Amino acid sequence: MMLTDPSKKYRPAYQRVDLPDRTWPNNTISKAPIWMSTDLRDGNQALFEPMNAEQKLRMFKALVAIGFKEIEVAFPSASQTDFDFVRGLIENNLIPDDVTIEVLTQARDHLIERTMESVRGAKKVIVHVYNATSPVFRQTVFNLDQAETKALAIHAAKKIKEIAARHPETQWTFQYSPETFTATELPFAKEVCDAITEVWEASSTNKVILNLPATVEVASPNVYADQIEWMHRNLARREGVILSLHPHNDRGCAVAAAELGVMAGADRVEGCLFGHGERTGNVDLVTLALNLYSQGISPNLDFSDINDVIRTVEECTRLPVHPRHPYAGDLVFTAFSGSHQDAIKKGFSMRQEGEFWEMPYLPLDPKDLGRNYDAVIRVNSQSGKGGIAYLLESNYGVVLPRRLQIELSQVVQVLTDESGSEVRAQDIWQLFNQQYVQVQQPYQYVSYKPEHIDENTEKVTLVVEQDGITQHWVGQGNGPISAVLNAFNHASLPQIEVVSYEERALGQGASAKAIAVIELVDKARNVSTFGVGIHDNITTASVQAIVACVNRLKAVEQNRQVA
Ligand SMILES: CC(=O)SCCNC(=O)CCNC(=O)[C@H](O)C(C)(C)COP(=O)(O)OP(=O)(O)OC[C@H]1O[C@@H](n2cnc3c(N)ncnc32)[C@H](O)[C@@H]1OP(=O)(O)O
Ligand SMILES: CC(C)C(=O)C(=O)O
Ligand SMILES: [Mg+2]
Repeated sequence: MMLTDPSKKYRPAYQRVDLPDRTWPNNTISKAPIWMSTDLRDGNQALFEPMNAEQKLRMFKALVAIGFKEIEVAFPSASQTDFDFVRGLIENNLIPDDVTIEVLTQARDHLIERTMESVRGAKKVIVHVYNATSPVFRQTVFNLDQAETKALAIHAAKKIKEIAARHPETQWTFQYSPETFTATELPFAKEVCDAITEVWEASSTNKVILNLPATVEVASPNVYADQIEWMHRNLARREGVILSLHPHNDRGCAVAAAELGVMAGADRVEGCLFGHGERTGNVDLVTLALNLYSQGISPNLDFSDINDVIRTVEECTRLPVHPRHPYAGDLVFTAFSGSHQDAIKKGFSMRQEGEFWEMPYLPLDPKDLGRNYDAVIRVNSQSGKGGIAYLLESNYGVVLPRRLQIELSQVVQVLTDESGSEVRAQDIWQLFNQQYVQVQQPYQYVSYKPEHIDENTEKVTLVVEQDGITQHWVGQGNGPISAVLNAFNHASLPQIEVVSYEERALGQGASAKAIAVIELVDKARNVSTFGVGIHDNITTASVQAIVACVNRLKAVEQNRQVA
């Protein structure tokens, strides 16, 4: 039996755009477009359960708070809920003066009438009418030819104009969408749009919105950009047109399509928060806005408390925001892998307040979205010393010397490999204490007594317990550290020497403690390791660090003997 290739069932659903002198690739976006949120319409029509009145109102208020000035609030002829919602907004005076509500209708008389009825008494309204114009829709859905399709749109445009004229108390803006624009022949899309702007008498003082939807995304975003630039250049009455984009995300390129469409001459973008909407969704306005933000361009939308926006959207739509959603997901500012953590840690330590945000792996400062740095670095088996050191530093104020970071990361790695899961900062802190601070075998620190002999000589009596027996060891040196080492040398490890020593404050103010980190080498056995002491008193911390370190050297020696 011959296998057929399923891909042969398909062919491109758009027509080639002949635009060799396209200009959009050389353009950059220098300001935010006009935003229109269709969360309450396109977003709402694509939910398992459309929002109820309370949820719609909550979402409306959230959109207003974010800063949207144009909000498509309903498809009023679709349901009593939608109709009543629009009435409620108007009658309860809930629409701020600088916000224009928008309503959508099919190009059918009775639906237009019901839609116009729903907005009676509103101060400012965008009435949005659509009909599909592409060949497949003309043939399959409407059974109309091009002339009839155009006539349907003109009829609806006239009807809307006529009803609006009877209500001069409302400031009207008219919007037309040739639905399935991206699959429509461009000359025909222009013909219909031009006919509509003629009916609505579009001019620089009477702007009409022409919205060119990628109802289904059928091509790569450069094709959409070509289509938009072609319309932008060829539309009649362009000065009277607000050119609008409405990308969907079927190919996963809606954000790119919107950005290239704006570069190609569009003035306005319609979409939804977090990309809600039919099928794969409308273009995600959060990503678009924050993409601008990260280029130094204000989007004029406020996402400074992104968690609150997420909560509202999740509760109203009952759909979760994905943890990897650009800018908003729980994991998008988190680095697990070692080299990323290393780079971020270095970035944070070099960064001065007031400088440009040029941070490895973090395109945006989480603080600008109301998040803190807690989630930036998380540790699992993919992590390295940088992440571990970062967690200790940011959570416990402990700055470790580089070689100790390397040592500790090997200890943590054993833990993460064994468990296969994430370790939290407190787990690492506990492990660090067990391995480097509370090391009490074979010698358990009890006390030390310093005695000043002369300017260059300190004497110390170190008291330790070994196998239940208290030992008093005396040593001398030019300071407490060398005196304690000398005491040990008398006891059992004649060749230990200091490789490095660091002391720092841990915490601030009266409750600050001292942390001493010492690296000792046992020359006879050619091993070195670290020990750490933490105490209110810095000398005690140093002595405890030496005892811990000697114990660790002993452990290494024993392990070698066993091996
Ligand atoms: C791409 C988009 O997102 S467009 C917006 C889509 N959103 C919605 O549809 C949500 C709200 N819609 C609804 O609730 C319903 O469709 C209603 C209440 C508006 C209308 O319902 P109904 O009248 O029962 O019919 P239905 O929606 O099935 O409409 C199909 C008819 O309308 C015609 N039609 C569909 N769209 C349009 C349009 N934009 N303009 C004119 N006629 C249209 C179809 O050709 C079909 O006609 P036919 O019955 O003669 O074959
Ligand atoms: C109504 C139109 C603009 C629409 O939602 C679409 O084409 O996707
Ligand atoms: Mg849509």
